Amino acid sequence: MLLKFTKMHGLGNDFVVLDGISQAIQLSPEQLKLMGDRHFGIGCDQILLVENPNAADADFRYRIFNADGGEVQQCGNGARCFVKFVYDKGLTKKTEIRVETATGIIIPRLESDGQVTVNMGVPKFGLDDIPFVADGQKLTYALEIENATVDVSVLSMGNPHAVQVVHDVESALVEHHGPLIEQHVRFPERVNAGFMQIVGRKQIKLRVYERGAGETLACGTGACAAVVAGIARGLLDAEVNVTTHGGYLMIRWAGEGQPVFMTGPAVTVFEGEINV
Ligand SMILES: N[C@@H](CCC[C@H](N)C(=O)O)C(=O)O
Repeated sequence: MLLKFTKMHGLGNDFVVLDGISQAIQLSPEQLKLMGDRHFGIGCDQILLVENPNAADADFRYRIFNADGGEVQQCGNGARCFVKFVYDKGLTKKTEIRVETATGIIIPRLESDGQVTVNMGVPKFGLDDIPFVADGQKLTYALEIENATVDVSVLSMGNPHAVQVVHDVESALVEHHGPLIEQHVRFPERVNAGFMQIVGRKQIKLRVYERGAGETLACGTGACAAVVAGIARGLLDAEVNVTTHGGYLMIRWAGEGQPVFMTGPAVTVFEGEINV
């Protein structure tokens, strides 16, 4: 099957974006994995599929696959690329769209300066929402990994996140502890592991070991989750600059029951065709 694709990125978190409206797309996990492979395929952290929506109140359906071929619920950097893709391809004339994901509607908006703001929905802390195994809901949980115990905030931005505060993000044990947290038995659907350094009440530095992709240059939902966790713990203000290895994002959250807003760039790199 010959497929047209667009290579995009948000802060170096890179995507293969497929238009599933103009072309019929049915891909097995093996084909998706091959596309994501940086040596034998195109190479990316996630594959994003644009489809017609099922819900009457949505403009598009957004499906997300990690580089390991698994389908997941949400991708923040991808959401910014999604609205740029459908607008640039002429699939819509709207600059603000309603997008159906596996865990609800998100609303990305193209700004006049080329940045994209996304209403990422309301974060959830319920153990079943994540899912996470614990005796009861708390602000932080002690998680045992190998010979260490780390305190993590656990929440869902549509997808699951475990965020810990570290003294220095550069020396944090991301490569070693990341996979142990990602696959910890208390996360039945695995988890994205965030390592957040608090620089001040309005700025954090963040690295994320992503479920199904490993450490990425940036993670949009990870940035939302880290800021929400920091605000919930009284460590951060309502608007925070998140510095990642790929650049920075602005995250806003007004507190419990409110949606999270993320602002950052979306970049098209090149167009191509692949036989899968
Ligand atoms: N890079 C993304 C998150 C992609 C999905 C994640 N790895 C998961 O498995 O939940 C982002 O920008 O949010």
